[in-house]
Amino acid sequence: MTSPVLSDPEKTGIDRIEDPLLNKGTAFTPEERQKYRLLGLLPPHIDSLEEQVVRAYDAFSAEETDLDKHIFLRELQDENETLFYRLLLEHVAEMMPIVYTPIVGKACEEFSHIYRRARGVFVSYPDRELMDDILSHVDREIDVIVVTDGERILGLGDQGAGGMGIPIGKLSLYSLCGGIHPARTLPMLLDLGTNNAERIDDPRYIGWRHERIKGAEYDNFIEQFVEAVMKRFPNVLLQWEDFASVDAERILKKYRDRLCTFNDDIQGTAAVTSGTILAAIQSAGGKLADQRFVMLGAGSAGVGITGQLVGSIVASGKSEAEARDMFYVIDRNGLLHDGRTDLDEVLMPLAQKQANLAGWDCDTKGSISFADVVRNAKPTVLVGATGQQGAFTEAIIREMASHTERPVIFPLSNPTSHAEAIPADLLKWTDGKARIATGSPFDPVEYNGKTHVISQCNNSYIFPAMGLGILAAKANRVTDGMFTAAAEALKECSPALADPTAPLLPPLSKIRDCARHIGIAVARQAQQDGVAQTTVAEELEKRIDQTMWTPQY
Ligand SMILES: O=C([O-])CC(=O)C(=O)O
Ligand SMILES: [Mg+2]
Repeated sequence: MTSPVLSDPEKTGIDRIEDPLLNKGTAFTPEERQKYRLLGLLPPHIDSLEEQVVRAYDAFSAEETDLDKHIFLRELQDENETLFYRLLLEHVAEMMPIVYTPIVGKACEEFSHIYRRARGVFVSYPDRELMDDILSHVDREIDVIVVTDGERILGLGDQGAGGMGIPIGKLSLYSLCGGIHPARTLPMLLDLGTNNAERIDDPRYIGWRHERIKGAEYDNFIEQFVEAVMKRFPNVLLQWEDFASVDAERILKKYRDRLCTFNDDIQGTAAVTSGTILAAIQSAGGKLADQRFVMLGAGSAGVGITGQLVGSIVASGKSEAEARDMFYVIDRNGLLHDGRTDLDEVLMPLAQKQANLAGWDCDTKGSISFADVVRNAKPTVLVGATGQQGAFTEAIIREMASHTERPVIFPLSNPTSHAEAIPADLLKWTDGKARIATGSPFDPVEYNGKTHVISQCNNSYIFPAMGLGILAAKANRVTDGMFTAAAEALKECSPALADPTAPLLPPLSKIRDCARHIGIAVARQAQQDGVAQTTVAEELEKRIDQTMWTPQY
């Protein structure tokens, strides 16, 4: 597509070189060097983009640690976005874990130490009355904002203003995987303080040194923020990322009918997980309606995944009550059931009926433990979204495998150090039978002479594609149906449907094709749900292709 870059097209001299959206570095042609007054400001040799990619890759490879590699890529992004994205595109499997999960987690923890240059917008609590001013400093039109308050960064908890690494990383994937032009994206950090003592006590901390603002003041701040965003960018897609789960749920409920918005940790995680589970079940010849699901963890991810799967089961013909009976959701106090008095309105619908538990043989008194649930419910699908390393123990996994031929096991917590189990152990404990997908990337595992490629069941398969579909359809709301369509379309991309021994998800090198396929399904659903401003179905594929940007000069 033609570039929608809104930076001044007539910028000249060093200003042009210093604008990462306009800079071509050594690839400026002789004519451009004349036209933009660049003569002498660049070395005489003129590179092609391909040559620049080779040089950048050499420099990337020379960096020793993954964090250094992350810093290198972030600096390149701030110098020359076209080159940055072209390099990522050519080395996607190697570089995605560096710009995104899991290394972006380290980058958030270290954000105040590795800070180099401004990117995105910070709104801090003391500046809350100045939000309109702050947003007026963005000199371009924006299609997608990713915003966090930094309170629950991946499985790493409160990182305060260092959480900015996440919106930056997520939006890089919008451009890399979904082809959204980088000039049209805006990372934002709402700085409401931090309760992370290590950050506050760090003399280098770049955020507001204050304990977190909560309660009505927090909600008022969010309201002011949403109003300011809607005023400055009325058609923007606003993605909420890595908020504490209670806030995430409340905010989503409050705003989803007011603007075009979704929460990635609830809805994106839910769609990618259910799409991958659907692929695992179908590739093993099973039926969705015959499964029993155990969800370990009842935070935003556990709640969202359960809701999404219930939706798919209902769509396949069961009643909602029948569908809910198939789920056993566990939080830190054990199985959620309707005899518990500590469940809020979000968790109560996920509670099992005590009547269904009659005859269960439990080791624990009072609460019903994870081990009790697995022994009695005999799950066919086990999902971990706890943030707790090692929560899937050998005994529990062996128990599960003794009841089911193809156990589907997804340790989703990230970064890598927080995974509920590592794939090599899961294959060992299930005698190679487990169908595994993880939240963070893992290397392939050799087991009994067979290589198992481990799919990364990560939101990155969904959110860039959602953005693409939403922009192409000019949707003004994000419906549940659009996520169900995304999950179904992701399933259709699974290599395992044609070959049951193949990985559950397409390789990262195919993620753009997959995003295109999902984007079309999402856009079509937006039209069906009456939230799209475009109505001609035949035009959608064309619009998707026009929306997808490819990094080239
Ligand atoms: O970023 C990821 O890899 C997935 C995600 O949204 C989270 O864990 O919060
Ligand atoms: Mg997240």
